Amino acid sequence: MANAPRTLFDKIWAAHVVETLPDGTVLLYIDRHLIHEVTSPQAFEGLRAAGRRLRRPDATIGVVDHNVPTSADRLTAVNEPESALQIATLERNVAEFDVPYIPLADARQGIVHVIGPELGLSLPGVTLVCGDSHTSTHGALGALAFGIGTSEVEHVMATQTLLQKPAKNMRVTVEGTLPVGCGAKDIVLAIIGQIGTAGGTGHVIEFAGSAIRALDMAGRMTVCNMSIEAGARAGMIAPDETTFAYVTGRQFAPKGEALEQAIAWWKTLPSDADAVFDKDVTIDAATIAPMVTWGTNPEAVVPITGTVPDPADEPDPERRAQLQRMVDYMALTPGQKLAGTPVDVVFIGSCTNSRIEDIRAAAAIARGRHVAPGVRALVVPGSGLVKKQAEEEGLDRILLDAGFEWREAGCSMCLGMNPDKLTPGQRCASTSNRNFEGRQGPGGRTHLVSPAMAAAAAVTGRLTDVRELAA
Ligand SMILES: CC(C)[C@H](C(=O)O)[C@@H](O)C(=O)O
Ligand code: SF4
Repeated sequence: MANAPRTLFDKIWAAHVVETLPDGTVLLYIDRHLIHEVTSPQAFEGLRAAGRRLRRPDATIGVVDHNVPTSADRLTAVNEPESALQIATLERNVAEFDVPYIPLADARQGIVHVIGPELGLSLPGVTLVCGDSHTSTHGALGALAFGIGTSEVEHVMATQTLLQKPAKNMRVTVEGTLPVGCGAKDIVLAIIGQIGTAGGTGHVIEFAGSAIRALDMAGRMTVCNMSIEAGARAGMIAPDETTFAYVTGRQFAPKGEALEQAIAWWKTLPSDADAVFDKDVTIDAATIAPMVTWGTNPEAVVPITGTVPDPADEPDPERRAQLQRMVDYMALTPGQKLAGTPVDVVFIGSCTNSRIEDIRAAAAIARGRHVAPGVRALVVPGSGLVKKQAEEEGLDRILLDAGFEWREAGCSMCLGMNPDKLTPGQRCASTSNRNFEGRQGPGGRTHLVSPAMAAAAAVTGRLTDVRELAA
């Protein structure tokens, strides 16, 4: 009998099954484990209590990103006590358990989801986990990558395996050519706007179609990063020549003959032509516009040419109340045009949009312009290596001359766990991935946008259709 057609997910899954239990739960082998300061302390504590060591410290690597300040003096300045404790705890744990670690002073330090691919730790065909929901980012390389909880972090540390129930397959196909002024962020916001924050629940989403294949690796990471915001277990994109070129030469990637052998296997991974998906969605890229969220979840999104919806138009009372709460929290008026809404802060960074391509896109808009009076605009590279490259390209000068802050790598204003926070009532155009109440600081109001749209908001002081500036 011929083998049944399989998806990319099916193939990677099957290659990592150690054992299948009678109820269908699988013991899955994990190739790569990334750890950071927020979700690892209890896991190490558990190992210590049980007298265990890591099964494969060599397959593990630690970095600090969430709590770190992004100011130039961060190696010497006194940090907030809680953050300082989490950072010191990770440093003590990696030393005690012999886990490779990238310290704050290392040029390669950065957001865990930026440095994984950048250093060649995230590869096609691997299973990769991290105690962090945006681990879906690494699926852009054609990996099965997903976030896990702290008790699972401990399980992976101890056994290099994880108990998992199989996921369903979903395919989101984006066909055609993206309009000028739009990028990967607009694609993924448009997808979430269409399928909703629960659209991917129980599924691993494979992003496919000509518009996805046309994306560079940074764009693919942006799309996969936010698959978790669509409720999916993971997001992934089939590896292709773009992927192989990206991986080649990276620090921890295979080299020479090992790379050739790896590529030969990676080429077998894309979903079979006749593979069946449990759920299939298609989007025409030509219909996508620069997107902006107006509410407090990523599904509450419209094109920048759009308006704030009127809760009164919503027949379902529960949903109506939810929309009303969003409009109130965001201090917007139903029917109001999004374009022209004044912003106080602009944040360009996070594991969604802090790679060199994102910084180039922001600098292209900032060049020869200036941040509007009264607006604070931060650019936070995703890693020390991104920062270095941007400086080699002169992007820091363009941004500094335009009045942007140019900061050190970290999660920064993506979430309120470090000194970069919104103050109550501040409105922010942000390239990050979450916009719930207080995400960027208590009382802060977040509008999720692309890097180009964020830069446009910075220089005009309001939410602006970037196509008007590019023209
Ligand atoms: C702190 C961490 C557990 C969290 C996550 O899992 O995503 C954070 O990275 C976030 O983006 O909210
Ligand atoms: S940048 Fe934001 S989304 Fe990404 S890992 Fe850090 S806090 Fe989470």
